[in-house]
Amino acid sequence: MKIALANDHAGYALKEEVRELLQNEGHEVLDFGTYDEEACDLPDFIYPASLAVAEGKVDRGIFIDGVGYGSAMIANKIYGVSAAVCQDTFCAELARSHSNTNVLCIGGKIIGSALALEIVKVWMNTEFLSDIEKYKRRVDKVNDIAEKHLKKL
Ligand SMILES: O=C(CO)[C@H](O)[C@H](O)COP(=O)(O)O
Repeated sequence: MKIALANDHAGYALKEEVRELLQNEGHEVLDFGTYDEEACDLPDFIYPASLAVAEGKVDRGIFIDGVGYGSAMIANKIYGVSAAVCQDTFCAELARSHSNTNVLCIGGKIIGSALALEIVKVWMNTEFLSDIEKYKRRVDKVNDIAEKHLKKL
């Protein structure tokens, strides 16, 4: 898959590890920055990466900041993006299998890199259970809300 990575200063170190994992597993990475640990403003990097997901320039996004929720707040404002913050592998599995998210947000300051990389692996390798009616129905309802309230690109 083609994956957009984006991060702020607090997520930079973990982003580098996630990039290595993804590339080792054969994925193509598009890195939207930031590219070091100098303090920056998260929206400057998460917004363009979210647009790349929404416009189909990448298959999915993985966004990393200090705790994860700032990235998810930004990403979920964009039509076509569905982002979850995950702090464990169970959450990562359901974020794909039940909720069909296309963006994973993780906090580089709250989980160790070994767990973070497990979360990435599970999220990358779990399919949406679209043939289970209740999950499809719920995701359709979320998408209906986006249709009503988010601006289409
Ligand atoms: O976790 C975050 C947002 O969800 C940010 O990484 C965090 O707010 C950055 O804070 P600071 O500029 O004090 O390092």
